[in-house]
Amino acid sequence: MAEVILRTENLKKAYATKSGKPHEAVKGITMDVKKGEIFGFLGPNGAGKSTTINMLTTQLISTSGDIYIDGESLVDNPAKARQKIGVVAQHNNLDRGLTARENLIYHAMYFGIDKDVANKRADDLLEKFGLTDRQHDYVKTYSGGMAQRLKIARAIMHEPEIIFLDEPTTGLDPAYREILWNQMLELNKEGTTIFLTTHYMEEPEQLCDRVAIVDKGEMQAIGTVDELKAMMPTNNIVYLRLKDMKEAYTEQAKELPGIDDVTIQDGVLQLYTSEKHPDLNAILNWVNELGTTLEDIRLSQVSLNDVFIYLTEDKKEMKGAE
Ligand SMILES: Nc1ncnc2c1ncn2[C@@H]1O[C@H](COP(=O)(O)OP(=O)(O)OP(=O)(O)O)[C@@H](O)[C@H]1O
Repeated sequence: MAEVILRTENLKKAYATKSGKPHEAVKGITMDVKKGEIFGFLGPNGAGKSTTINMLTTQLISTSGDIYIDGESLVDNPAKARQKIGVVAQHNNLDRGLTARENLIYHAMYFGIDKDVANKRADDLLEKFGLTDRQHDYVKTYSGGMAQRLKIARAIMHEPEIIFLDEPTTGLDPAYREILWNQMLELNKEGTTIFLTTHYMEEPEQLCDRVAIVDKGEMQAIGTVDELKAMMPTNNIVYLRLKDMKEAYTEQAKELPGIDDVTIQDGVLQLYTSEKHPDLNAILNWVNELGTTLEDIRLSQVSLNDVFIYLTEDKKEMKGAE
């Protein structure tokens, strides 16, 4: 069995509120992350991702439950846990009044790393992240992309076992997202476990060994992308964009041959079907009878994004329709 680098046991966080009734942001999350995995932690806005990642990285104290890093309780010994984890926060928390090199060296000093070793690592990381030429410039002169690279370099200066990335590619252009991902994959190949949150579903679909989907502070599902897809009632979805979309079309479309369920997402009708080759003619005939205009029709296999919608936003609607 693969070794576990991170374990949470019934992890909870309740924030104090003005009304006096605590707000339960995380309601008992239990999960294991294996050594060497790329693990995606996904959920809609307000699901409790940041609250969880802040507890996992010792930035926030949990209300109850425990976290184990490499078998040792983080709650009992946060300083020891910090040696094994690297953190890339969502916001730019670099020291803007220092140069890139100084940011790296001061980080290493905090972790008690020998000066010569720190200088050597800084040389290597600045080179690897394409920052050698600008290493003596103040971070306040850096572009967003350069700052993001430096944040990752800093997070791995003390050679952590696991690195936490909170939406690392948000706001980056697609070309730069790819570069960043290549760097993370290389890190992973060298043995570093990667734990990330992201809003882009195609990233975990392509790159994560396993993903967890959380909603309203609770774990909804955890597994490989294929395992999560297997939780869907069907394998294929026909997407229909009609002019003058009406709620009533949902019920009507459920009567079409081979259609198991129907939802509307962002004005697009989604017809769930287990058939590999659904009867598109029947669908087109039905649209004709409606007397409306077909603006777009597309058939595709269930994606991680569909699973995400099924397990979060649309769950009740689809369950109710069963
Ligand atoms: N400091 C706080 N005090 C009170 N409530 C908070 C605090 N921080 C977060 N919350 C609440 O806890 C819940 C979870 O928030 P959290 O930021 O963890 O979600 P998230 O999944 O990271 O969302 P997003 O994707 O929008 O960043 C939300 O309802 C939020 O309003």
